[in-house]
Amino acid sequence: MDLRDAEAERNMEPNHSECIYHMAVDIGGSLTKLVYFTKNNDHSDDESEAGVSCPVLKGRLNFKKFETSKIYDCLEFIKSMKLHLGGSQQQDGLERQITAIKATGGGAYKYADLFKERLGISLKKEDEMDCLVAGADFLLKVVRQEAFTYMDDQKQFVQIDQNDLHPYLLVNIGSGVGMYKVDGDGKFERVSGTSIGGGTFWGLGKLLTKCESFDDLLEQSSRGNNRAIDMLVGDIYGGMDYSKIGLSSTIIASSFGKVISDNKDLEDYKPEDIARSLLRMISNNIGQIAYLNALLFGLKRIFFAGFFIRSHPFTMDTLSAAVDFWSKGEAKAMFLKHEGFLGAMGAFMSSDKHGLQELLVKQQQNPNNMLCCD
Ligand SMILES: Nc1ncnc2c1ncn2[C@@H]1O[C@H](COP(=O)(O)OP(=O)(O)OP(=O)(O)O)[C@@H](O)[C@H]1O
Ligand SMILES: CC(C)(CO)[C@@H](O)C(=O)NCCC(=O)O
Repeated sequence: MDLRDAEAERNMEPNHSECIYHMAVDIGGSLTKLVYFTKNNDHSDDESEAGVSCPVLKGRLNFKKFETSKIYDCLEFIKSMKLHLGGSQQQDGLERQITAIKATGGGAYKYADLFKERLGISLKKEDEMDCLVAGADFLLKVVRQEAFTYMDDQKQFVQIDQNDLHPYLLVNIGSGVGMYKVDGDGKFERVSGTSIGGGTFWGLGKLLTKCESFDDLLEQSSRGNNRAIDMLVGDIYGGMDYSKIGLSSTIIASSFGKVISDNKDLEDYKPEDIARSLLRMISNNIGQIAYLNALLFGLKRIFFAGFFIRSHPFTMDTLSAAVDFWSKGEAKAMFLKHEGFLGAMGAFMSSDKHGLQELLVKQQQNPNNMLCCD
């Protein structure tokens, strides 16, 4: 963009007084996430995921996701809910075209023209890392039962002391994986990342199992047995443990390694077994990299987020077991209820017009004011 274009774009930016920031989007490589606020007397959206009631603001935060490849579904949803016309946010009850909303993720750049053409909305871009961390901090401090541990099929909520939240490692497992060392309010550093993430699971899973959707792939994985695909320590050691280095016979020695000696074609394997091995391979790998970063930076708490997790018991168990195994029980894996909505939440908060910062301050004065999910 040359300077004249930049100037023209600035001139097209809406006047701030016209903007009503009651919704924000995070448009990622795989999924588009929408956060929007509705007043208590609004027609409620039953399909919203883990909505949060805000008594102080007399309303509710709603969360919704769409596949980015079907971004038109998101635009249609905004239209059907009249979110681009302000919903019931207008004091006088009249509908008025919203001119700008906060947006983050790569799609805030990629789809800016589409939002403008279809909804008449400009996307005011916020950095995805800033939003992610701000969203995590906000949810962890303000929403009751946001954080939990998950091990051996046991979910346990973690009481977060807001004054003792930092430092922590935030591992966001989206299409790719980003790892952030969070030291304080707005103080963080991206310390690592890997391209072997949720997109890899979904992409390879699609190729190898002919699954119809992500949910189908996850469902298959919950029925599968990875022993049919993975080479275990016992397969190499004739059923015995390799006790000298603490490897029991049931530990995976080589993901997908059993396939080498099987002399079978793809069709000969059960799709659910492939899905299970794939999920285990990717979760183990992320758990291990996360632990190594926690070790490198002396962090005891690791929060896993991103929609790869999907509150899936086996995924959470695998991530927790990897952290537990590598740290010898020293570090803890934790998860967030609003796992994939951190970036969208942070974008929503980046405009302080809706009083959420104020709420946070109030909440800090009185822990009984924590927000509840419905
Ligand atoms: N319904 C779904 N459809 C597609 N993917 C899903 C679904 N539910 C969960 N996923 C998983 O979540 C991942 C996307 O997670 P998330 O929305 O947190 O990341 P993203 O913002 O799209 O990615 P990035 O930040 O890398 O651009 C997918 O790659 C897939 O593994
Ligand atoms: C490119 C982003 C930041 C887009 O959200 C994400 O997909 C990611 O962190 N990928 C991993 C890239 C890497 O660190 O190897």
